[in-house]
Formats: sequence, structure tokens, C-alpha cells
Amino acid sequence: MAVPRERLDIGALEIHADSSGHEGILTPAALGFLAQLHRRFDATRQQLLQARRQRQAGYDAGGLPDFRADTAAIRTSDWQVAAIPAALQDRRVEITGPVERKMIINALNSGAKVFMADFEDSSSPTFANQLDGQINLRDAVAGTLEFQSAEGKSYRVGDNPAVLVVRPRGWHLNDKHFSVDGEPMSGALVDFGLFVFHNARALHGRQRGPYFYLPKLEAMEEASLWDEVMAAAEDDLQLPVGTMKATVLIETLPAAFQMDEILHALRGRVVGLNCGRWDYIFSYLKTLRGHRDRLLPERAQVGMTAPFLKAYSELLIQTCHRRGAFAMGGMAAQIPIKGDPAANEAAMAKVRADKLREVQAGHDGTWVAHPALVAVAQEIFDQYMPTPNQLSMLRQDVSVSREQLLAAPSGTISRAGFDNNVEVCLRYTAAWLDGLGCVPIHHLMEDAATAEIARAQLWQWLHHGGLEFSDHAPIDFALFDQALAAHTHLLRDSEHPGAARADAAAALLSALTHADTLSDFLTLPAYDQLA
Ligand SMILES: CC(=O)SCCNC(=O)CCNC(=O)[C@H](O)C(C)(C)COP(=O)(O)OP(=O)(O)OC[C@H]1O[C@@H](n2cnc3c(N)ncnc32)[C@H](O)[C@@H]1OP(=O)(O)O
Ligand SMILES: O=CC(=O)O
Ligand SMILES: [Mg+2]
Repeated sequence: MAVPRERLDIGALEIHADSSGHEGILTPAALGFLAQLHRRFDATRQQLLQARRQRQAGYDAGGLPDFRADTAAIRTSDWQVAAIPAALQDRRVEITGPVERKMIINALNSGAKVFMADFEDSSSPTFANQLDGQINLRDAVAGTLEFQSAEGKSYRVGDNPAVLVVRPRGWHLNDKHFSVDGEPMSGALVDFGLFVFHNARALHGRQRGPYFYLPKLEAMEEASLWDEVMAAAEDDLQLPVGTMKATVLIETLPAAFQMDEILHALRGRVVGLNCGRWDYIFSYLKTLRGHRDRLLPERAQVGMTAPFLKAYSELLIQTCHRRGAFAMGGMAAQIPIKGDPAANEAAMAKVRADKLREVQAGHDGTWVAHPALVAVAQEIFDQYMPTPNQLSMLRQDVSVSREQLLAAPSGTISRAGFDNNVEVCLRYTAAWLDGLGCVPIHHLMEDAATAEIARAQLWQWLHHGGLEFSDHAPIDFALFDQALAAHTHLLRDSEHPGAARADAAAALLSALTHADTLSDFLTLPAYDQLA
């Protein structure tokens, strides 16, 4: 629930960082806008985070997520989301990437229909990364974005760039560099507030937004908060109600039970839902962390054809299309492999298979992590989706039960899978602490969501006790400590991103893995250490 609007007052907003170079973004008016967002909406955010903790306590005590009784009427009644703008009618391939200057230009020029500029899973939220990202996006919107590489290559945005969609941080993250009345600000409100303050009117004038991807929601009330925030911002910026559009990632297990409710909460501005598969797997692990009968096999065995993931994606398609919203697919983790044509072809074949599954299931578009994958995904969608979208595929054949969404697939845990989880989590955390939010490891894209899977699996396998590898050797903490020490040594002496942070990352991963409770997010304790 919003508190009444107050006079613009930035007296109480403080910036705890050296903001030189960012004055054009951190103008007094922009800071006043942020302060106002905080005062109106942060109390509600805190209540919603408390509600998450209460629900998790219920799951830890043996409860399981379920469809809500109090919202049954939303699920059973007939209603549709608002009309989808022309610029978002065809979203067959969307490229995602961090808000780094060169990458933004490459993404806008990639041939993808949409570019999701990511302040979230693929960003390490240093003050410089987030604020430089705002400068880069402001320049992109103004049409002045250019870049000159150290090697002398010039970059500029070409004709017909991808449509820009921005993903702010989730509700759980504070931004320690901004406080209002002595309280830290929400990272989500900082990212959203600065972006709309500087760009909303220009984008609206061109009928190109502003458009958002909303991450990690767990309940319809969290979607309602975004709706209120956007409505208030539209009012302040004198834009028509519903100008700001949202696509919501369904990437938590609790949210899978509230897809209709989330669409309904945002029905005046929602454009679709997206299968954020990596965070969804992480959320399954975290939500059911206390349930020994629902442990997952090693992450290489948990693909989208696993029954619980197939059920979730089909329910998403059915729910979206019934309401006139797009059902977006997700990210295959494979990226191009240079210098090994056979390995590259095998990786591309996996991407093609994933996109084929998505388009045939009824998804209206998909994500790719790298410019070289745009054509790969587009070829499949062009062949199987000759229309701009497939809203008319209602998937009335689908019937998904609570049990199907919750059923753990069978599988095994190998020594290699255990070791890979240690390596990936260590290397990713080290890179993140060094300011890099997305890295290639063994030819796969690894970001905050994929690293969380590795971390949560290690914790579960070790804390439930008595588990064995496929060769029947016991899984125990001594093995974890040995693997962590070995990988820390290797990373320290390597040229991998984050090598200089190997020890800090190892200490964090060790503490999180040995702790009695699975920490809600890796990025919360890691953020305390981020320079
Ligand atoms: C779970 C989720 O949330 S998924 C969404 C979040 N994750 C992402 O967005 C992943 C984004 N992808 C990336 O960050 C990168 O592709 C990585 C880290 C996986 C691999 O990066 P690299 O090893 O640097 O890739 P590579 O060397 O092949 O890059 C080749 C070129 O493509 C560019 N490029 C690579 N990925 C992207 C991208 N996603 N967007 C724009 N440009 C890109 C590089 O900048 C480079 O440009 P240049 O030739 O002009 O110098
Ligand atoms: O954000 C996407 C995901 O898969 O997580
Ligand atoms: Mg995610």
C-alpha cells in the first residue's frame, strides 16, 4: 500500500560513494524522484520480504507450495491483459546482457528483436557498474551511444536496433550506496527510478517504452507493488497510465502457483511471462531445502525436459495465452566455442534442440546469451512460428497439477558433478566480487542464477547427510573442503576473471556451505564485500 505523496525533498537522500563522473545521472531532480519512490514504497517492500520469510518458515516446517484458495476467483474468471504495443508484438529472439557500453551496442545491433539490458543476474552491482549502465542506457535512448575499444575498433548503434527492455534488480537487494532518511534504498527502485526519470518520456515519444523485465517475484502482492510503483512514476512523469510495460519472470517456485494472479495484478501493463529456468531451479532447491524427498540430481541432469520443468513451462504457456499475454522461453546456457568446430557444433545443436522444444510447445519467443546465437534461435522460430507470435495456441490439452510442479526428477550425483558445482560457484563468486556478473566457464554461460544452483545443491547434498555418489562413495564435508581448497589454488594461479578474489570467494563459499541454514541469496552476503 503506497503512503501519501510528499513534497520533493532530497535533503534526506545520501549517496555513499564517489559519484564524480555520474553527475549527469544523479541530478537533484533525479535524486528527489528516488527519495520519493523510497518514501512511498519501501515500507511495503519490507512487509513483502517479511511475508517471504514467513512462507519459507512454513516450507521449512514441512509445508509445500500450493495454489491459493483466496484467489481462486482470479484463476477461474475470464479476463484479459491490456493490448500489447506494436513494438513488442514480435519478440521471437531476445538477447540479454549486462549494461556494459560495448555489449549494449553489440546487443542492439545483434539482429534480435529485443535487447534485455540486465542490471540483475548478469551484473555485479558495484556503484560504477550500475551507474555507468545508466549512462550507457541514457546514451542509447538519446541515440548517442558510441564506444572505441583499446584496440581502436569503433562501435555505434546501427539502423533498426533491438527494442530495449530493462531488468532492474529484485526486491530483496538493497543498494548500499543510496540511503533515504538513514535507510538503505531498494536496488530495484534505484535501477528503475533512474532509468525512467531520464528516459521514460523520450521512449514514450517514440512508442518504444519504457519496457521492463521484472525478476524473482514470489507472490502477486509483489507484482502489485511494481504496478503501484509504475503508476506513481507515470503520474510524476506525466505519462498516460499503463505506458510502462512489464514482462514478469516466473523464476521462483512459489510464483509458479500464482501465474494468473501475477498477470492479474499487472493486467493494465503486463505483456507476458518468461520461464526464467535457472532461478526457477534455484528456487525449487531453496524453497524445498528442508525436504529430503525432493533433492535434485546434479545440475547437468536437470534440463527443461525434466517433468517438473516441462509442467511449469506448459502451465506458463497455457496461462499466458488464455489471458492474451506472451509466453517467453528462456536461456540455454551454451555459448559459441571458439577454435573447436566439432564442440561448437555440438553446443549449437543443444541450443537448437532447446529452441525447437520451446517453439513447438507454444512459446512466443526465446532468449539468447550471445550475438552469435541470434541467428541460430531465429532460424528455428522463423521456421515453426511464421506469425509474429502464437497467442492463438491455447494449449487446452495441458493440465498441470500441484504434484507435477513439485515432483523431483530421478537422477544421480557424480563426483564430477559435485566438483563442477564447487568450481563454478567459486569462480563465479570470485568474478562477481571483482565486478563481473557473467562469465563463461567450461563453455557455458554462468551468472548469479546458475551459480546459485551450484551453491544450493552443495548445501543440500552435504546437510541432508548420508548421501552417496553414483559410485556409492559417501558425500561429506571433508570432500567439499578438499575440492574447494584445490579449486581455490587453481583459480589463484590462473588468468580467469576474479583470480585475485579467489581467497575471499572461497571463504564466503565455505561459510555459506557449512552454515546450518541455506542462505536466501549468495549475492546478499557477497554484496557486503563488494567494493
Ligand atoms: C539466467 C539468466 O539470467 S540469463 C540472462 C543473464 N545472462 C546474460 O545476459 C548472459 C550475457 N552473455 C555474456 O555476458 C557473454 O556472452 C558471456 C560472458 C557468456 C561470454 O562472453 P565472452 O566470452 O566475452 O564472449 P565472446 O568473446 O565470444 O564475445 C564475442 C563478442 O560478442 C560480444 N558479446 C558476447 N555476449 C554478448 C551479449 N550477451 N550481448 C552483447 N554482446 C555480447 C562480446 O562483447 C564480443 O564483442 P567484440 O567482438 O565486439 O569484442
Ligand atoms: O533470469 C533468468 C533465469 O533463468 O534465472
Ligand atoms: Mg533469473
